[in-house]
Amino acid sequence: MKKILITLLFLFLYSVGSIAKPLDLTKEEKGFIKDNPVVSIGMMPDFTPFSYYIEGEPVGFEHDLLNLISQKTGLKFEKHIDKWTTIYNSFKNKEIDMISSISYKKYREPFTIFTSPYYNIPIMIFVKDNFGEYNGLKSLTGKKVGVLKDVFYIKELEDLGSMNLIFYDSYDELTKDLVFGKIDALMQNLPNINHLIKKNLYNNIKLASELVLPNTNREDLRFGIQPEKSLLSSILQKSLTSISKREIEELSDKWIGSIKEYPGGHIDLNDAEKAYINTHTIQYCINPSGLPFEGLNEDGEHVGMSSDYYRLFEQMLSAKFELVKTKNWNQSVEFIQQKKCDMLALGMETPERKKYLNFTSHYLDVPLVVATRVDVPFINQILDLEGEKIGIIKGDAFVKILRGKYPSLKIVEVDDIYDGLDQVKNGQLFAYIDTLASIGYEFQSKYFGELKIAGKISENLRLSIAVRKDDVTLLGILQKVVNNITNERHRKIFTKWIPIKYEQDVNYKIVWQIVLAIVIFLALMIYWNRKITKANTLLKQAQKDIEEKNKELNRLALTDNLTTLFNRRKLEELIQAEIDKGYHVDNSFCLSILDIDHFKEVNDKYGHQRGDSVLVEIASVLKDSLRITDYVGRYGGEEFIIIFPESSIEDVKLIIEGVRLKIAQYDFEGIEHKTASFGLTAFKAGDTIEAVVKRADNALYEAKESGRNRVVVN
Ligand SMILES: Nc1nc2c(ncn2[C@@H]2O[C@H](COP(=O)(O)OP(=O)(O)OP(=O)(O)O)[C@@H](O)[C@H]2O)c(=O)[nH]1
Repeated sequence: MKKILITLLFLFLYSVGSIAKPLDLTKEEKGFIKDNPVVSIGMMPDFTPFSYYIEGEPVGFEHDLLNLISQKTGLKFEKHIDKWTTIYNSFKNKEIDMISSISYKKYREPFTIFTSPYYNIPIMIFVKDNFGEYNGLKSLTGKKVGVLKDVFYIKELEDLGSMNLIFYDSYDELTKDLVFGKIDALMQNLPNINHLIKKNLYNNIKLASELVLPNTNREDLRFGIQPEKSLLSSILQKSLTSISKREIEELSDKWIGSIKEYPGGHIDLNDAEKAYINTHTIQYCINPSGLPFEGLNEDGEHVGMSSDYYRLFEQMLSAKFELVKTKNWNQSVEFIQQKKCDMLALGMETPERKKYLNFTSHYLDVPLVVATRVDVPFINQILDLEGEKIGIIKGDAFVKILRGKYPSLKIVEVDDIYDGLDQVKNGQLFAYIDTLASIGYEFQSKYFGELKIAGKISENLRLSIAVRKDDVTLLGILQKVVNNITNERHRKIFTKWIPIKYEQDVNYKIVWQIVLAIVIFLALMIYWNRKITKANTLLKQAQKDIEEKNKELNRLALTDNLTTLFNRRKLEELIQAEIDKGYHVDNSFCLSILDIDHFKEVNDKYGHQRGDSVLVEIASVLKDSLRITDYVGRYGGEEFIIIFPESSIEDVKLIIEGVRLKIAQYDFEGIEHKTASFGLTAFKAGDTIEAVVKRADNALYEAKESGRNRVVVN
């Protein structure tokens, strides 16, 4: 419980400390905001990370701070972004209401009201990572220490008199010289060096300590306000005071960050190599239009993956590299042949090039893809392109490789990637082959919806550092570099230049295409499945109907319409089946034919229809009087046949006698009693249908002849 209370108390005190204090403005101050909602402010364009540009947008700690103030007060800031001297003069000439990033100086008081500082920039001492232990300023005694010219703490440093101060014009040069070991330490403000380290991926310098001098304070950053605008200055001061510690910490975390120690990544060079590095500026050529691998930006500066690799080489070797500009890749290849440059950071090893270049082992392995118009089917293998015009950059190692390997391909050399892709777009070329990264990079801004990546070819582009053949020392140095570039470092450079946007644009496009294809495929499958299932159900139903119809047909084919007894055809089948059983004499089947006596009279007296109904009634008497195993059918007209399977003639005779009596006693409504005559016979070995029926018929004839209404056995 005690613990919980202490924790709650701690949280309470912490939150009190970090909660923003309310902004308590006077009536006059509120009136000022109402009358002057827009305030003009001078800010710097390159004061990283406080006020600078990212992709044309002004950003930084101070911009976010002004946003906070706007939220609290409702003031809007009209930003005049220009270099320090310009905004400082504008402020002094009262052309703008206020200025940011101003440090307190007594001489500025007549024309400035200062707010309290919103940031105090610490000055830091950085050393090379192999400096050894740093124990305060005495560790710098006799060492070369780089500082910016005219920096405000110079006097105090000079007064110490212990270190060898080297003066620089720019932060960039100062930092580079420490990285390359020209000086032992440097002093710089923290955010600035942090930015440079991050930008240049320097990894062989480390933070030693903050510079603390008795008479030098940290550089204070404040807002300066025109003295006539005292209400504005009090509003700003109140706003700054109301900003919580936590809000300021968040801003610092976002823009200034925490300094980290950068681990070294050094290479052991032998004396000859060290001498080479110290005496040479290494001249290099690039492909000026090969982004994201390498290229020149609008200002003609080297950018792309290889620019980061060169920076890394500089860092790892403490060597200086210098770009020799060329118009295109072809010219770069010519230049290195003419010894106008010493190396290419990204070159593919080919037998042709090996005549005048040495190559380190390869350190980049990138897939090659085929770009086509969107209406072209996907390409599974390079031979799908047979007979079609395919563009590849002139002088590219792949021109020779593909020509040698696939002579049937029509390879057309194009000037550069833009030429290649434009020709595909215009239909002059069927396809263009280049790396996935290069094509993807161009697809970000151009050709969207017009071109697509139609497939990958099995060959990969393997890139090494290519060095002039006569420069063996440089090759040895650079092979050591390649051996020492960590995967992490490769990954960092790769992910920096293969932008996420590209991943999204290209991969998502492909992913969406695949997803769409799958969805369409599944939809079609479902549609067809449903259709097939439906068709199957219908088919089954139809089959069932047919079966029933067939059964019905069968039944109809085998039964007599009027009496629903078996018909003659069925009777003959049944007789044959009995014959086929192969009865022995003592266990045979019997057959009887019966004929209604004087049936003609019924028709004549009562009509044919009544005759029919008499036939139906006699049929039902027959059915009712016989055993379940016996068969009865209408043989024709008023004649019926009864089959008695596995029966003796004696038994059957008794049954027939019973049937005869039943018929004779049957009351036909409206007409006199009727009788029937029966001929009966038993199966004899060798009997055919005709034979057995004939014998029964003869017996029937006898029955008729001998007076009717009787049973005669034959
Ligand atoms: N109503 C009706 N009469 C039928 C049918 N088939 C045959 N007949 C009649 O049955 C009669 C058979 O007559 P006959 O063979 O001369 O002999 P009968 O009158 O039965 O006299 P018997 O000599 O005793 O056979 C004929 O008049 C036929 O028209 C039938 O399906 N319906």
